[in-house]
Amino acid sequence: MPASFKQQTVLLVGAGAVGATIAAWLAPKLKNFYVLDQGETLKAIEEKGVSSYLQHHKQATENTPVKTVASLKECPKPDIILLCVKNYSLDGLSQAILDVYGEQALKDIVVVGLQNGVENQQILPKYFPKLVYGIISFNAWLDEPGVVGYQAKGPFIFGTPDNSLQTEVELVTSVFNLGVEAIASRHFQDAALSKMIINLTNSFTTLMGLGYREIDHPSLFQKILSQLTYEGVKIVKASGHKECKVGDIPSWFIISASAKLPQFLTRKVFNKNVKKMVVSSMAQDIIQNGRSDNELDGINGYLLELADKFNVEAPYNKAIYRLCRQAFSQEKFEPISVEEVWQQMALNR
Ligand SMILES: NC(=O)C1=CN([C@@H]2O[C@H](COP(=O)(O)OP(=O)(O)OC[C@H]3O[C@@H](n4cnc5c(N)ncnc54)[C@H](OP(=O)(O)O)[C@@H]3O)[C@@H](O)[C@H]2O)C=CC1
Ligand SMILES: CC(C)(CO)C(=O)C(=O)O
Repeated sequence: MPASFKQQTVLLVGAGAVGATIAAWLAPKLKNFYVLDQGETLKAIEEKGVSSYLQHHKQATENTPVKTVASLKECPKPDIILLCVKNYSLDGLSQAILDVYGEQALKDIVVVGLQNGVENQQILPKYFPKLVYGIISFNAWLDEPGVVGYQAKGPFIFGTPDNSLQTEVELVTSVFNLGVEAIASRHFQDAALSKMIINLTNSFTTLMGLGYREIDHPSLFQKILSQLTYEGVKIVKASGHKECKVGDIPSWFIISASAKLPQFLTRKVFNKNVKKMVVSSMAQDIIQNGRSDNELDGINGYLLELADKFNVEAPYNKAIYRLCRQAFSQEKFEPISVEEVWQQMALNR
């Protein structure tokens, strides 16, 4: 274990929403902290650093100077590489890292996958021997390149699916704890799947444009969102995973109550939880950036496969998944009303 966590050379790749928050929190604590991104994002951070603010506190935006590199070769050899890109960028990026450092050097570099879902566990082991995974429990969004808002300052949860590499898990957790709350978990897979249940909502809230248009039908909105997550709880439970606390995401008890009890009893708690959500990472891809790349298959597709495998009925998730697949692949995506989603779900069930 190194004498001081502050001496670690850390390279963060991908200073989008999540990466920019990490840069803002860790760069001031580590002498050798470097950020690699591309295009406008790299230029903005190189010139102006990262500006970050807590939700509802934009007036208290903080600016953090950050060292940038334009290529992997420019960076001094890192002890830790933080991969803060979406799952769909992982293969290309990992191959580039392998090409530059080579297999031998990568035996000494701890690579950290910070993605939603567990698709990264299929991709990253093809390239890296020393892998740690991280769960992000808060929402973060970019107002413009290098300017990031966040719903909460952490926590991050680190671990490995089989509890291997505990020294590396502790190292990464300690480095993060220099600037933001981080937890090393021995129940990483339970935590990752617990978090994925909440990510099931990304699809629907993108389809109906939460944050971009009014919620035209609050009770249908609550019904769909509650059923999506309740089905998620049933799927994850049936697959043998246990509930794990991830930041302040709703408990399985609250999720189940919201799906089963009359809305007049649950609306207050439901609305409080919805208010925490600003723009999901999926909506940032599809609506904010007009991309067709997305994490729908890695999240909704993955949990629906588990549902089939363990014979759990998931009609809401099946319908939303089909609708989103169709809608997100259109050349120009436009969110539709909740009522329209509901009508189309009836046709897709
Ligand atoms: N945003 C959020 O609130 C949350 C996100 N997550 C998860 O965290 C992960 C990261 O999400 P997020 O921060 O939103 O993603 P973003 O898309 O905002 O950021 C990714 C950044 O990486 C850059 N990038 C991609 N490939 C490369 C490459 N080869 N070299 C250099 N830079 C590259 C992208 O550039 P370009 O845009 O040019 O491709 C972009 O700037 C995802 O798995 C997401 O699901 C989890 C919880 C919350
Ligand atoms: C913030 C949150 C929890 C929303 O589902 C998320 O993980 C995301 O945006 O991807």
